[in-house]
Amino acid sequence: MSTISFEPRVPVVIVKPILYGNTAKHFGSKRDSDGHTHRWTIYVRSLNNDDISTYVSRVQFRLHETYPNHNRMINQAPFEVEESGWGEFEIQITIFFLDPNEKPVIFYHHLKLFSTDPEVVTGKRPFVNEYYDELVFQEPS
Ligand SMILES: O=C(Nc1ccc(C(=O)N2CC(c3nccs3)C2)s1)[C@@H]1CCCN1
Repeated sequence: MSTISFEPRVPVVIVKPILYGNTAKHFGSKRDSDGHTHRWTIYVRSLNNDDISTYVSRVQFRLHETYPNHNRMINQAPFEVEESGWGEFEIQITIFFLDPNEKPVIFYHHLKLFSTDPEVVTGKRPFVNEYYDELVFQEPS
């Protein structure tokens, strides 16, 4: 008589390294029209430039409420927002996943525009302010 044995499903952990943060570039002078001084980009991307759209459905960037449409939802890669301004403030980043069983993940990033690095000040080097983190998934979810 044949017996059926059910192997226990050993959970598999999948780790996806990501970077989130901002770049910034000074206009060179204060813009007369609105007083803005910097162009900046806030972003979420994979550490190794692979396509995070294979598991990320959309990313929300909540800017300061003085920005029009300050809750920016980005529904496709690249998951980033480019804006301009004059100051630094906290941006809430929410990452939503394709897997409906995976809860969204929230990061907080303090937008940084100013640097004392002479090479950044002179524009010889771009200003990058980014952080490493990991999205961890358990299969089956
Ligand atoms: O700077 C700071 N908060 C800021 C909030 C918004 C900023 C900005 O740059 N904005 C461009 C402008 C726009 N209005 C309409 C369309 S865009 C809004 S700056 C704080 C204050 C002390 C230290 N940091």
